[in-house]
Amino acid sequence: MSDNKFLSTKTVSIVGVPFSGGQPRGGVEEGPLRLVEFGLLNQIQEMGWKVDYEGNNNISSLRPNQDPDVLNLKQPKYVSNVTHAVAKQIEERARQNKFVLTLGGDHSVALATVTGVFSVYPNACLIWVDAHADINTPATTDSGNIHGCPVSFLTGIAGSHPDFAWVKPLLKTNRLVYIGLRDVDAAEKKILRDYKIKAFSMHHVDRYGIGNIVEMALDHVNPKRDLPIHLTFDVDALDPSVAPSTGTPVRGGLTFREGHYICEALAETGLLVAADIMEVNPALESEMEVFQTIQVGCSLARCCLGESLL
Ligand SMILES: NC(=[NH2+])NCCC[C@H](N)C(=O)O
Ligand SMILES: [Mn+2]
Ligand SMILES: [Mn+2]
Repeated sequence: MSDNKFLSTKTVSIVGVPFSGGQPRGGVEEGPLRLVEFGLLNQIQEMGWKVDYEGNNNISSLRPNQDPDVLNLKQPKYVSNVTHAVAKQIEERARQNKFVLTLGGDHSVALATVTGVFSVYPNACLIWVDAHADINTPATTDSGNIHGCPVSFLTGIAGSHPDFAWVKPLLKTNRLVYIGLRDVDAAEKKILRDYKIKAFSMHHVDRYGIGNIVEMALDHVNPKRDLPIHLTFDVDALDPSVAPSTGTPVRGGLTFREGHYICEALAETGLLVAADIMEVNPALESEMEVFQTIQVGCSLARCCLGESLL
């Protein structure tokens, strides 16, 4: 049926989350549809997967009339309403033993993907590929943008916030590993140190090479190679020359191959149960650069599903 140790069916549930409320730049809500229009569903079907797709086109109906900042966070009620609803949807799809592929949307949507996936696979591990650590708390965030904070809620580091009481600390800090970091706020660095969270920055990628980095990352979160894996891939982990159309680009990122290698190596384990492709913003940069970013988003997704394995 499937080479995946946790999935009995070779079915992918693609969940589009056209949401930009976790950060200020419009356009990232167009990411999912553009990836789908590019042909992603057919591409994945042609690889032999059954595919179902839910586009979540009613998200703006979850916007409250009033949504003042609470404890420094911007639009907390909107982000909470959307991610809570999507978390239930993702949990349901994962429980049906489907691979869940989530298309963002900004990275606040990881509140939904991680909650949904870890509700079904409590012993899963999370590989967070990003230029940023997204682990600010309401107390440490400078921007107030919730896409910079999801990890602090998912791990319980954030403490309580009235709008996010539904987010349970399902993610243990020793089941989390970062790859690609290069723009981490001072307060986030302190959190990473204090909680001994494993993080491989671009400096480590340069030093050890991406092949070793993925092995070292898995040795940390999945030493026996027997636990389910969730990959959340912020396309700004890639160098801006590879994925230019994203809201917070940072120079010095992963090459095209390094990004794809991560997805391929995780697919190869047969343990990957969910993947997120986040922060594609088709409203930024030129038409050519948008095309390039959409194309790379699609190929990362296909590699997560085993495209490049022989
Ligand atoms: N998902 C992202 N692109 N996050 C960028 C976060 C940037 C910054 N650390 C902040 O808290 O606002
Ligand atoms: Mn991110
Ligand atoms: Mn990022």
